[in-house]
Amino acid sequence: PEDNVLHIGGIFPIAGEGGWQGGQACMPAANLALDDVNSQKDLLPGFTLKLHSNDSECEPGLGASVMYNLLYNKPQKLMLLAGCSTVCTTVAEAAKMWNLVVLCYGASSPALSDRNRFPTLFRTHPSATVHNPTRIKLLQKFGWSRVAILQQAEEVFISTVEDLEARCKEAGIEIVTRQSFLSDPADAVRNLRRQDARVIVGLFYVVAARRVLCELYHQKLYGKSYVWFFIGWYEDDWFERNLDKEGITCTKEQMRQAAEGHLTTEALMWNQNNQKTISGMTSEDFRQRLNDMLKAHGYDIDNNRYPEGYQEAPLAYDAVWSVALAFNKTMEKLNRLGKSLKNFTYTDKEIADDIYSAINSTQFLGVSGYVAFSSQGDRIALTQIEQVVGGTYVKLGYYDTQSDNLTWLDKERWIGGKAPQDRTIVRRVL
Ligand SMILES: CC1(C)CO[C@@H](CC(=O)O)CN1
Repeated sequence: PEDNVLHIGGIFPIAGEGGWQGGQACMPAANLALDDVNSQKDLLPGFTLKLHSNDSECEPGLGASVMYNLLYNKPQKLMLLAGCSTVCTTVAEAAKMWNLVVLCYGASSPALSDRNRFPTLFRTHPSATVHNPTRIKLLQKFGWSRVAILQQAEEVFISTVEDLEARCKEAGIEIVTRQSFLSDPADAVRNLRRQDARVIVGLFYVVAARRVLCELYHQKLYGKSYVWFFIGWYEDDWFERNLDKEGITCTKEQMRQAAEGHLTTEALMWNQNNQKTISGMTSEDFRQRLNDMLKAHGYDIDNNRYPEGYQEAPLAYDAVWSVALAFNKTMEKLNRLGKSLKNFTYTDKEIADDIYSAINSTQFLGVSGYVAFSSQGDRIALTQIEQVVGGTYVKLGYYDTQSDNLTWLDKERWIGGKAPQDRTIVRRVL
């Protein structure tokens, strides 16, 4: 019967070109989670969770119209799932007017960490600033106290750099220069050379990263005297791909030379150990089930033809579990008051507050790792550090910001046999 269904809205970036079409893997992952939470008899006793979804194409305007259609068409929704930073910004800013919690599984923009603008937003996707404590930890580990920044002029990188600058100041690390570029990095790289930058943090999307790497090759800003920090969520062979298509003038060999030795940081999105998570699966069990589902959708997984958003699929799966666990807590509380989630309407601030506080205190081991939210609704996550050694990425370690615990595997290799210096050492001959 219709009356024992709990309805939620889902806005997924599927089609379209601009931005991140991660809904391609995240929507199937969310549907997997719906099957799983609905087969747990004790989770939403007497109720079934139902997801009503539509495609935002990662376009904020289309995302807004999808949201309005979800809200102005029966049945009444209890909360919204969304992906893409631009869409989450629009949806989360508006959703408070309908007293709806918004859970974003695919939004990395630091601007979303703002309880004034987004009072009901939670994210299972960590903010891009999650890399920064790890970068500071690595600078301190190798004794680098003089660092430069090269960034693409995009909102997500601008706000990430602001957070990084604040943390460098706190840690007594000098930022010798901060260079930014729109699409051609040549001048910015030249300025790095002029300032004798040796340890450089690079923040750009993968297409810009290929341009930067070829520029480093031409301007010789790579090799044993330099260390670069790049973002770790590009494809593993990103520096050898699309060179002709994107007009990169360097050969694969030159790109490999320029890339050798660079470090990367990224948020962990797949639980690393073989522990059974709240769903009873390990993250590898989840990977198998997701792969089977994606093959059934026509993706040639066995030949590495993955849909976009595969990396973030655990975040969407765990987002649905977060909702189910929060509803479970809310139902228990409402039952004690003789009320039900079924009574929720878009003007019911009390039940909205109950759902908010239930999700705010939700913590569990998910396939994406330990799920917990900060006071601003941000995902608390581990980060992973890698280095390109012999042309492929090698895991160097993991960092837990909360406990300031760096797990280091001693796998790093330096071209000159030891870590580069952060400045030119002038030796006075006495
Ligand atoms: C790690 C990445 C690729 C960062 O961008 C996210 C999309 C967005 O923030 O719009 C998805 N995950």
